[in-house]
Amino acid sequence: MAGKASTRIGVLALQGAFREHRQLLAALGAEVREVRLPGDLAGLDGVILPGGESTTMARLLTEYALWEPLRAFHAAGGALWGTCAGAILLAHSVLGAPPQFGGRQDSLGLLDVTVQRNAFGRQINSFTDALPVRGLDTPFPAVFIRAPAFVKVGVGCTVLATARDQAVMVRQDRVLATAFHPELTGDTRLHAYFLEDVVQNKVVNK
Ligand SMILES: NC(=O)CC[C@H](N)C(=O)O
Repeated sequence: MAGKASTRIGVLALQGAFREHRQLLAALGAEVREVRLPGDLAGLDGVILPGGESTTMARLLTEYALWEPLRAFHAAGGALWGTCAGAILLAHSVLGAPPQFGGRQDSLGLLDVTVQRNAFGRQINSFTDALPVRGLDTPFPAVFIRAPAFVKVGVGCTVLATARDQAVMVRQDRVLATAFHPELTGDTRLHAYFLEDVVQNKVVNK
């Protein structure tokens, strides 16, 4: 397939589960680069913001001066995919920020959702679900680790999966967000979806 082998994807590598994303993207033939500095974004078609700890990642985005370059990357047509903590970073508003942050935390504001951190309760911090995802023939093995949920979804967003009555996968044009970790099971279907549909900005079938 033309384009696929030459698709250049960056994985934000400040903290969290970025190596697993690298491996799956490379297995699909994408050219992968770790992103730590604004200059690392040059020439990329898409960027993945991995899971980890969103408060720590937000602090590092400030330290490495990456907030505005990431917004500019999106404005210039770049695709973004946030997984778990990365999805929190993409949201317009974040609920459940720690009290020492005054209950609020910074986000990129590129996805018209309100995200609730740790939405699935303390007692069930982690679980795996055979998750039906729109567009996939069989359920996706989704790993939820202290996962957020998209509790308000704007009209421009399409919900692609729900778990326990909560939206857990949402797309708005070139921005994709999953509350779970799609990089931990070796299933490449969502990475393929990012490369083939989101990066190419193919329309979501309503
Ligand atoms: N697995 C994860 O990325 C967890 C996200 C974490 N609970 C946060 O709010 O940042």
